[in-house]
Amino acid sequence: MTSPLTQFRPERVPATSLRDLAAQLHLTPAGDPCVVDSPASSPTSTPASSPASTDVPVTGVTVASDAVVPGDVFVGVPGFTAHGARFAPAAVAAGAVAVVTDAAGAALLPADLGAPVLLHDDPRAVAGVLADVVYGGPSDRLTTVGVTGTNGKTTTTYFVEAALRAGLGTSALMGTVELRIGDQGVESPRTTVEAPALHRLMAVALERGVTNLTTEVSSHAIALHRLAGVRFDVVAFTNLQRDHLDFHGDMESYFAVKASLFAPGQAARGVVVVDDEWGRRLAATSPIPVASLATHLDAPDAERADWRVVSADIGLDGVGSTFDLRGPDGAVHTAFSPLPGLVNVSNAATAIVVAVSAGVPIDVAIDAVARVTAIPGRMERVVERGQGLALCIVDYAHTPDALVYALEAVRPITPGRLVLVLGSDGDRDQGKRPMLGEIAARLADVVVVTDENPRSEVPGTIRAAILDGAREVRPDLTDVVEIEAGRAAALRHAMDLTREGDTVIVTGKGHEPTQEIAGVFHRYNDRDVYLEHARTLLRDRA
Ligand SMILES: CC(=O)N[C@H]1[C@@H](OP(=O)(O)OP(=O)(O)OC[C@H]2O[C@@H](n3ccc(=O)[nH]c3=O)[C@H](O)[C@@H]2O)O[C@H](CO)[C@@H](O)[C@@H]1O[C@H](C)C(=O)N[C@@H](C)C(=O)N[C@H](CCC(=O)O)C(=O)O
Ligand SMILES: Nc1ncnc2c1ncn2[C@@H]1O[C@H](COP(=O)(O)OP(=O)(O)OP(=O)(O)O)[C@@H](O)[C@H]1O
Repeated sequence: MTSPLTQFRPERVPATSLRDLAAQLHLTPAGDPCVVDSPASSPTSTPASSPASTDVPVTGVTVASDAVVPGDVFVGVPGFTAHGARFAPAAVAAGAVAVVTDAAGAALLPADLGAPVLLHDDPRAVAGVLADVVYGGPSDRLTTVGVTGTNGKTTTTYFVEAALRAGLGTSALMGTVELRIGDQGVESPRTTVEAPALHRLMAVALERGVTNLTTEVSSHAIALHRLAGVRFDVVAFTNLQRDHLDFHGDMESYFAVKASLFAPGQAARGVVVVDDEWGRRLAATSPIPVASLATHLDAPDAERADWRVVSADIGLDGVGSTFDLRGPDGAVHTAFSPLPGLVNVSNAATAIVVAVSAGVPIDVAIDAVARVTAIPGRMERVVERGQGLALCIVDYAHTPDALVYALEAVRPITPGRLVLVLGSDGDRDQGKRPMLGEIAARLADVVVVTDENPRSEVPGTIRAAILDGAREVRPDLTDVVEIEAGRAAALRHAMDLTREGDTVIVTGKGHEPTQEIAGVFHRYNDRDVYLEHARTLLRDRA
């Protein structure tokens, strides 16, 4: 499937000579023993193609053969499932003018590839650096912000983007929900795109008069070098909570990956939320200058933070919260989070401090954040309370901590019963499933257990693990319902149970436009189901 990303290609890229690129990035022509300067780069075979020393003009970089346009260098990376070099013939057929890969990749290339081959020990790492050079160092010509952390990235980036747009002009935003340049947005293939795509998007942004870019930075992206060659003005860390242990192994490794974003050459300065021990560690050890921010009123050592939320009124109308933020100079600024719950006070405060660090006047940042309207799938109010209908919210919480925060945010705005619909992802961290079930049974009044993205797993097995957790709190599963007929049926069931004073919250999928079941992506969105069933209920009750 061709990614929506392919729509974004810069129109004018001055050609860079392949020979210059090779010299600058220490790429060694395959099969030319005279110029091999790194032992690990030694080719095991000599893919004969056009001579390795051939010079060609390069106008693009990609790691995906189906995204190649004429003039690109195709980087064949060693993947988890295949070596990208296997797709070099397809890339060359599509117009790739050269291939960069490692020795193992070179060994896979056919003799008649028809394009020069250059070697590097770590093709993933060099792909971004290549793209930075070929696309003219776009991150240096934009004000760039990267936001990392387990939870709050999407929300915080929307807040930051609003503040940068207000203070610095036309903006670009990249993350889990969308890729947006100025007014043009497309569905995002992932939280952080591949490095060449990121540099390419920045080059397009510059052509369109954009002055600033805010991107979410996932831990996968850092580990897989998707930020290579990007020099951020400001990076931010929101928090670290249990997630992605299937990929990182343990929390220490997960933290080390996140912390590596805070490195000279990668970012000039940082903003670190010090509410959890991980943030405090990062602030204490960061090799780049950071501003610390305490957003929980009772965070240890909060008074030592550079910035601090000193009071917060979470508001009971379910819309947002007013809070006071004290800056390093002691001045206290009153600000507003337009989304409910204390976590969004944290996200709004982070965004304000990030924007200030990026050069936006604080009053402009505060005003812009206060005006942000709904963020898709983040505490999104889809059906308002009234006409006999409950308040219906979609939220992306899919980690234990996020689920606690989401339920705690919704409880005060729920005069009646709090009904939670949840599942958990297949082929991902299995340990969190009973934890989610336990939290659900402890903090919601009614729990409807359903499917999220079962992927290759048997859906009933995932639900059973959630129910096991729920049993720890409610041994006889009182008011805990398992719905086997699919997520839409579960949502409808939850809405059928409710009255006007109740709240339904469905967690886990947020904005996602598809549901992945047994390798097939079905079009599905929680929001659409809510709206359709609300119409049915209103009609039936009329
Ligand atoms: C675990 C992970 O991150 N995997 C990434 C990894 O895949 P891989 O190594 O398995 O790739 P592969 O299929 O072996 O292919 C190797 C190379 O051949 C290329 N190829 C492959 C097939 C083809 O026809 N032509 C072609 O050129 C691929 O583009 C790739 O460069 O390298 C690929 C590109 O180089 C990524 O697309 C892929 O992300 C996959 C799609 C993915 O789902 N990643 C998720 C886990 C992810 O990154 N998630 C985070 C957010 C996490 C969160 O916070 O929830 C994100 O940033 O989105
Ligand atoms: N600062 C925060 N701390 C803890 N939980 C949060 C925070 N902000 C949001 N959440 C919860 O986490 C969920 C995900 O929020 P958001 O999408 O902003 O984070 P994210 O980091 O982008 O997540 P992901 O990487 O999974 O896309 C929200 O729906 C909310 O329930």
